[in-house]
Amino acid sequence: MNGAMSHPLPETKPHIMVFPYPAQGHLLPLLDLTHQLCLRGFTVSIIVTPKNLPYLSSLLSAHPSAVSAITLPFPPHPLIPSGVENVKDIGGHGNPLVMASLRQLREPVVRWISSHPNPPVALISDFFLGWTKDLGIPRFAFFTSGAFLASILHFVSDKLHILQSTEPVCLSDLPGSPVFKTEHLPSLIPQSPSSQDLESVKDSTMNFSSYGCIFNSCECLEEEYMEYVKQNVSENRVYSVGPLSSIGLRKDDSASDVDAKALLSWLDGCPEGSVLYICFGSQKVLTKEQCDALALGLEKSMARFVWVVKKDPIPDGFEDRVAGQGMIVRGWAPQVAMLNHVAVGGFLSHCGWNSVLEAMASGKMILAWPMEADQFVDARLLVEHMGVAVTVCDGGKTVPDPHELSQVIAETMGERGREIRARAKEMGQKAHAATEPGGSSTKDLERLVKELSSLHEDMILKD
Ligand SMILES: O=c1ccn([C@@H]2O[C@H](COP(=O)(O)OP(=O)(O)O[C@H]3O[C@H](CO)[C@@H](O)[C@H](O)[C@H]3O)[C@@H](O)[C@H]2O)c(=O)[nH]1
Repeated sequence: MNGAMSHPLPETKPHIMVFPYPAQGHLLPLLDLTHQLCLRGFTVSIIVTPKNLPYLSSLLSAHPSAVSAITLPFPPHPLIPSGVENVKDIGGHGNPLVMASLRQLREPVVRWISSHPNPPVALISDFFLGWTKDLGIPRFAFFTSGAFLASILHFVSDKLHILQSTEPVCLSDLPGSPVFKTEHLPSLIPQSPSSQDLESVKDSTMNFSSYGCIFNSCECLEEEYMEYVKQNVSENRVYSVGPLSSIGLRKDDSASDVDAKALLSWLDGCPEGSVLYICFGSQKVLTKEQCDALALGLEKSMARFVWVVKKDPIPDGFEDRVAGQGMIVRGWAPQVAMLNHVAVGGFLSHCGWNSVLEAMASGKMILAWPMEADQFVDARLLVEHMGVAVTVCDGGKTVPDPHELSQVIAETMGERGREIRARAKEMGQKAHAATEPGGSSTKDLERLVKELSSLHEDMILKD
């Protein structure tokens, strides 16, 4: 155990343990939930590894006496480069490796729990950490993807043989019996499983059988799949508490490392709904061919845009050519603030679940380019079920046709996109209402708080 750990927690307040998965799309929403629990009087111990500790700084400064970090060394793995402790530094293909590595934390975590004078009454851990179900305290699985995705994982987990077929798979048990190409099923479901992948599948089966399941989602986005989940999780302990970005710590987007003021003031000068915001999450880097095609498509579309990049190779001279039309932003953009800006009319996205929720919460339509993981499932929900998105490209290695791309961008950002934008706005109002007082997510959050408090009371009575 590390010297940074301490046990300063008062005896009277309910104490819970939080174990996030080290990827930005997983870590940030769980910290947003933790913030809400601290506001309701809980004390929280959060498990992190040293390189992920800085991401806790806003939470630690917002709740200095309620939150403490349990900093454990990142267990080494032969295929993870030394110093890498977060999926953003290795890419989505690194997930099975990081999951395997973190399984080695079982002993130190169990030791920490059993040696604590006021041990946590419950654990809230990411759905990528299914093995934490058996640490000796009630575990709530925290899903950073939606109920549609969780339903698919649940349905397929004991039928991996159906994936061997090259034919599309019909998920017959699920509402609407959706049909998916096997390559569009969540990457957590391996097509030709290695033993490591099978461990991940085993982990994932531990989620629905945990004490409870918490979703960063809300009823209005995927009611029928939420219902399916409830039917398959014991005792109706399913809590849909999102979109957490609307009630989280990042409202001011202080983690942004770009010149947010300059960016927002550029947006201030653009007409309402005229700007396409482009960002592919925290893990994906486009290839040169993909960047060339997207750049050309944007230029020809004449649409205003803000394109957020990490290490993506932007074509030489592009920024000069589009000066006035668009901006390239390098680094960590204040995404939530940008999506909420009135000048932004659409979001070209890979359909990572957080981006989906943030777009819905701000009432913005999506131009979908799903690439991997749950993104094809998320895009299906947006395009076919909600009608708030159009697909513009498909696949992590696909290079879009720049001419077709420019046409779809020009059309959807223009007159032809009017209906989709109206539906997205309507969905935005519903998603926003969910986290307001009396909204479905607020009620579920209160129900969760009640459940955690009763676990605390049970523990006091036992002592
Ligand atoms: O410059 C940036 C880039 C990202 N973000 C934020 O980072 C998060 C990114 O999350 P998401 O949109 O879900 O994308 P990924 O980082 O790719 O997330 C991974 O994890 C998600 C949750 O499980 C999955 O849905 C995705 O498919 C998977 O790739 C969002 O909150 C964004 O607002 C920023 O604030 N600024």
